[in-house]
Amino acid sequence: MTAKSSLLKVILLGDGGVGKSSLMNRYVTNKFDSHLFHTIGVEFLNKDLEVEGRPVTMQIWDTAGQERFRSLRTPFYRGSDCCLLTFSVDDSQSFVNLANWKKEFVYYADVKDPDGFPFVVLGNKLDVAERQVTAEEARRWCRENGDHPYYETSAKDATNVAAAFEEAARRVLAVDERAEHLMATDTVNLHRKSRSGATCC
Ligand SMILES: Nc1nc2c(ncn2[C@@H]2O[C@H](COP(=O)(O)OP(=O)(O)OP(=O)(O)O)[C@@H](O)[C@H]2O)c(=O)[nH]1
Repeated sequence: MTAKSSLLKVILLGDGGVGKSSLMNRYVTNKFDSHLFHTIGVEFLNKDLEVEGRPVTMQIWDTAGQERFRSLRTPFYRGSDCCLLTFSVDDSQSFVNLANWKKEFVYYADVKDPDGFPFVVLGNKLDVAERQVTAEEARRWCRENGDHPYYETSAKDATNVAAAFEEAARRVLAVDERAEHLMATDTVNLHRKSRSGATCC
Protein backbone atom coordinates (compact mmCIF):
# COMPACT_ATOMS: atom_id res chain seq x y z
CA MET A 1 0.00 0.00 0.00
CA THR A 2 1.38 3.48 -0.87
CA ALA A 3 1.31 6.30 1.71
CA LYS A 4 -1.17 9.16 1.12
CA SER A 5 0.45 12.27 -0.37
CA SER A 6 0.19 15.56 1.56
CA LEU A 7 -0.91 18.58 -0.48
CA LEU A 8 1.15 21.70 0.24
CA LYS A 9 0.25 25.11 -1.15
CA VAL A 10 3.34 27.21 -1.76
CA ILE A 11 3.00 30.75 -3.13
CA LEU A 12 5.60 32.86 -4.96
CA LEU A 13 5.50 36.61 -4.31
CA GLY A 14 7.79 39.42 -5.44
CA ASP A 15 8.11 42.32 -7.87
CA GLY A 16 7.23 41.94 -11.54
CA GLY A 17 10.13 40.53 -13.54
CA VAL A 18 12.17 38.98 -10.69
CA GLY A 19 11.63 35.51 -12.16
CA LYS A 20 8.76 33.89 -10.23
CA SER A 21 7.23 32.19 -13.30
CA SER A 22 10.68 31.14 -14.45
CA LEU A 23 11.46 29.56 -11.06
CA MET A 24 8.17 27.63 -11.07
CA ASN A 25 8.69 26.47 -14.67
CA ARG A 26 12.29 25.48 -14.01
CA TYR A 27 11.31 23.42 -10.97
CA VAL A 28 8.25 21.72 -12.45
CA THR A 29 9.18 21.32 -16.13
CA ASN A 30 12.96 21.87 -16.01
CA LYS A 31 12.66 24.45 -18.81
CA PHE A 32 13.61 28.13 -19.07
CA ASP A 33 12.14 30.67 -21.49
CA SER A 34 13.89 34.03 -21.85
CA HIS A 35 10.80 35.64 -23.43
CA LEU A 36 8.09 35.13 -20.82
CA PHE A 37 5.10 37.47 -20.63
CA HIS A 38 4.13 39.09 -17.33
CA THR A 39 1.70 36.96 -15.31
CA ILE A 40 -1.84 38.34 -15.00
CA GLY A 41 -3.50 37.23 -11.77
CA VAL A 42 -2.24 33.79 -10.74
CA GLU A 43 -1.29 30.44 -12.24
CA PHE A 44 -0.39 27.18 -10.57
CA LEU A 45 1.42 23.92 -11.28
CA ASN A 46 1.72 20.74 -9.22
CA LYS A 47 4.94 18.91 -8.47
CA ASP A 48 5.21 15.53 -6.74
CA LEU A 49 8.21 15.01 -4.50
CA GLU A 50 9.37 13.12 -1.46
CA VAL A 51 10.42 14.88 1.74
CA GLU A 52 12.20 12.76 4.33
CA GLY A 53 10.46 9.66 2.98
CA ARG A 54 6.99 11.26 2.84
CA PRO A 55 5.20 11.72 -0.50
CA VAL A 56 4.17 15.32 -1.02
CA THR A 57 2.29 17.12 -3.80
CA MET A 58 3.43 20.70 -3.92
CA GLN A 59 0.92 23.07 -5.48
CA ILE A 60 3.00 26.05 -6.57
CA TRP A 61 1.10 29.32 -7.07
CA ASP A 62 2.78 31.91 -9.26
CA THR A 63 1.39 35.43 -8.83
CA ALA A 64 1.50 38.64 -10.87
CA GLY A 65 4.12 40.96 -9.36
CA GLN A 66 3.00 44.14 -11.11
CA GLU A 67 1.12 46.56 -8.86
CA ARG A 68 -1.82 46.91 -11.28
CA PHE A 69 -2.67 43.22 -10.74
CA ARG A 70 -2.84 43.43 -6.93
CA SER A 71 -6.60 42.84 -6.70
CA LEU A 72 -6.30 39.81 -9.00
CA ARG A 73 -3.63 38.07 -6.92
CA THR A 74 -4.47 38.78 -3.25
CA PRO A 75 -7.63 36.58 -3.06
CA PHE A 76 -5.38 33.57 -3.67
CA TYR A 77 -3.09 34.07 -0.64
CA ARG A 78 -5.38 32.37 1.90
CA GLY A 79 -4.61 28.76 2.66
CA SER A 80 -0.94 29.01 1.69
CA ASP A 81 1.34 26.74 3.71
CA CYS A 82 4.53 28.57 2.75
CA CYS A 83 5.41 31.87 1.10
CA LEU A 84 8.46 32.27 -1.13
CA LEU A 85 9.47 35.94 -0.99
CA THR A 86 11.39 36.54 -4.20
CA PHE A 87 13.68 39.32 -5.42
CA SER A 88 16.31 39.63 -8.10
CA VAL A 89 19.95 40.14 -7.06
CA ASP A 90 20.41 42.63 -9.93
CA ASP A 91 17.48 44.82 -8.79
CA SER A 92 17.87 46.54 -5.40
CA GLN A 93 14.31 47.90 -5.46
CA SER A 94 12.92 44.36 -5.64
CA PHE A 95 14.97 43.60 -2.49
CA VAL A 96 13.72 46.71 -0.66
CA ASN A 97 10.17 45.68 -1.54
CA LEU A 98 10.43 42.30 0.24
CA ALA A 99 9.08 43.91 3.43
CA ASN A 100 5.97 45.10 1.55
CA TRP A 101 5.41 41.69 0.03
CA LYS A 102 5.62 40.07 3.43
CA LYS A 103 3.17 42.60 4.87
CA GLU A 104 0.74 42.12 1.98
CA PHE A 105 0.89 38.35 2.39
CA VAL A 106 0.34 38.40 6.16
CA TYR A 107 -2.66 40.71 5.73
CA TYR A 108 -4.45 38.98 2.85
CA ALA A 109 -3.62 35.42 3.91
CA ASP A 110 -4.84 36.38 7.39
CA VAL A 111 -1.78 34.83 9.05
CA LYS A 112 -2.42 34.72 12.81
CA ASP A 113 1.18 34.05 13.86
CA PRO A 114 3.58 35.68 11.34
CA ASP A 115 6.63 34.74 13.47
CA GLY A 116 5.75 31.05 13.25
CA PHE A 117 4.81 31.08 9.56
CA PRO A 118 7.27 29.48 7.11
CA PHE A 119 8.70 32.11 4.74
CA VAL A 120 11.64 31.30 2.47
CA VAL A 121 13.54 34.11 0.71
CA LEU A 122 14.90 33.66 -2.83
CA GLY A 123 17.47 35.96 -4.44
CA ASN A 124 17.08 35.04 -8.12
CA LYS A 125 19.16 35.77 -11.29
CA LEU A 126 22.37 34.69 -9.62
CA ASP A 127 23.85 34.20 -13.10
CA VAL A 128 23.85 37.92 -13.98
CA ALA A 129 27.19 39.72 -13.92
CA GLU A 130 26.08 42.99 -12.27
CA ARG A 131 24.65 42.46 -8.78
CA GLN A 132 22.94 45.24 -6.84
CA VAL A 133 22.29 43.22 -3.67
CA THR A 134 25.05 41.31 -1.90
CA ALA A 135 24.52 37.91 -0.33
CA GLU A 136 25.49 39.41 3.04
CA GLU A 137 22.82 42.17 2.82
CA ALA A 138 20.19 39.59 1.92
CA ARG A 139 21.21 37.23 4.73
CA ARG A 140 21.13 40.10 7.23
CA TRP A 141 17.59 41.04 6.16
CA CYS A 142 16.48 37.42 6.56
CA ARG A 143 18.09 37.19 10.01
CA GLU A 144 16.54 40.43 11.22
CA ASN A 145 13.07 39.80 9.82
CA GLY A 146 12.19 36.41 11.21
CA ASP A 147 15.27 34.26 10.61
CA HIS A 148 14.04 33.13 7.20
CA PRO A 149 16.12 30.66 5.18
CA TYR A 150 17.80 32.34 2.19
CA TYR A 151 18.58 30.77 -1.20
CA GLU A 152 20.39 32.37 -4.12
CA THR A 153 18.93 30.89 -7.29
CA SER A 154 19.13 31.05 -11.03
CA ALA A 155 16.08 29.88 -12.92
CA LYS A 156 18.16 30.30 -16.07
CA ASP A 157 20.87 27.80 -15.21
CA ALA A 158 18.88 25.86 -12.56
CA THR A 159 21.14 26.77 -9.61
CA ASN A 160 19.55 26.00 -6.23
CA VAL A 161 15.98 26.01 -7.57
CA ALA A 162 15.07 22.50 -6.38
CA ALA A 163 16.89 23.12 -3.09
CA ALA A 164 14.78 26.23 -2.39
CA PHE A 165 11.44 24.51 -3.10
CA GLU A 166 12.47 21.46 -1.08
CA GLU A 167 13.35 23.72 1.86
CA ALA A 168 9.84 25.20 1.59
CA ALA A 169 8.33 21.71 1.82
CA ARG A 170 10.55 20.79 4.78
CA ARG A 171 9.55 23.98 6.63
CA VAL A 172 5.84 23.25 6.15
CA LEU A 173 6.18 19.70 7.41
CA ALA A 174 8.22 20.88 10.40
CA VAL A 175 5.45 23.35 11.34
CA ASP A 176 2.85 20.56 10.99
CA GLU A 177 4.89 18.28 13.23
CA ARG A 178 5.23 21.02 15.87
CA ALA A 179 1.45 21.54 15.80
CA GLU A 180 0.81 17.79 16.12
CA HIS A 181 3.28 17.60 19.01
CA LEU A 182 1.57 20.53 20.79
CA MET A 183 -1.83 18.89 20.35
CA ALA A 184 -0.51 15.64 21.78
CA THR A 185 1.06 17.48 24.74
CA ASP A 186 -2.20 19.32 25.46
CA THR A 187 -4.09 16.04 25.46
CA VAL A 188 -1.69 14.53 27.99
CA ASN A 189 -1.88 17.61 30.24
CA LEU A 190 -5.69 17.67 30.26
CA HIS A 191 -5.76 13.98 31.04
CA ARG A 192 -3.34 14.45 33.96
CA LYS A 193 -5.36 17.33 35.39
CA SER A 194 -8.62 15.42 35.38
CA ARG A 195 -7.03 12.31 36.94
CA SER A 196 -5.40 14.22 39.82
CA GLY A 197 -8.46 16.39 40.32
CA ALA A 198 -6.11 19.33 40.93
CA THR A 199 -8.12 21.76 38.80
CA CYS A 200 -11.53 20.38 39.59
CA CYS A 201 -14.21 22.63 41.18
N1 LIG B 1 19.39 35.99 -16.37
C1 LIG B 1 18.27 35.52 -15.80
N2 LIG B 1 17.07 35.90 -16.26
C2 LIG B 1 15.97 35.39 -15.64
C3 LIG B 1 16.05 34.49 -14.56
N3 LIG B 1 14.79 34.20 -14.15
C4 LIG B 1 13.97 34.88 -14.96
N4 LIG B 1 14.67 35.61 -15.86
C5 LIG B 1 14.12 36.48 -16.91
O1 LIG B 1 13.50 37.60 -16.28
C6 LIG B 1 12.32 37.98 -17.02
C7 LIG B 1 11.10 37.94 -16.10
O2 LIG B 1 10.89 36.60 -15.66
P1 LIG B 1 9.48 36.09 -15.13
O3 LIG B 1 9.68 34.70 -14.67
O4 LIG B 1 8.41 36.37 -16.13
O5 LIG B 1 9.28 37.09 -13.90
P2 LIG B 1 8.01 37.19 -12.91
O6 LIG B 1 8.55 37.48 -11.57
O7 LIG B 1 7.17 35.98 -13.04
O8 LIG B 1 7.27 38.48 -13.49
P3 LIG B 1 5.67 38.88 -13.30
O9 LIG B 1 4.88 37.83 -13.99
O10 LIG B 1 5.56 40.22 -13.99
O11 LIG B 1 5.39 39.00 -11.86
C8 LIG B 1 12.19 36.99 -18.18
O12 LIG B 1 12.76 37.59 -19.32
C9 LIG B 1 13.03 35.79 -17.74
O13 LIG B 1 13.57 35.10 -18.82
C10 LIG B 1 17.34 34.08 -14.12
O14 LIG B 1 17.54 33.29 -13.19
N5 LIG B 1 18.42 34.63 -14.78
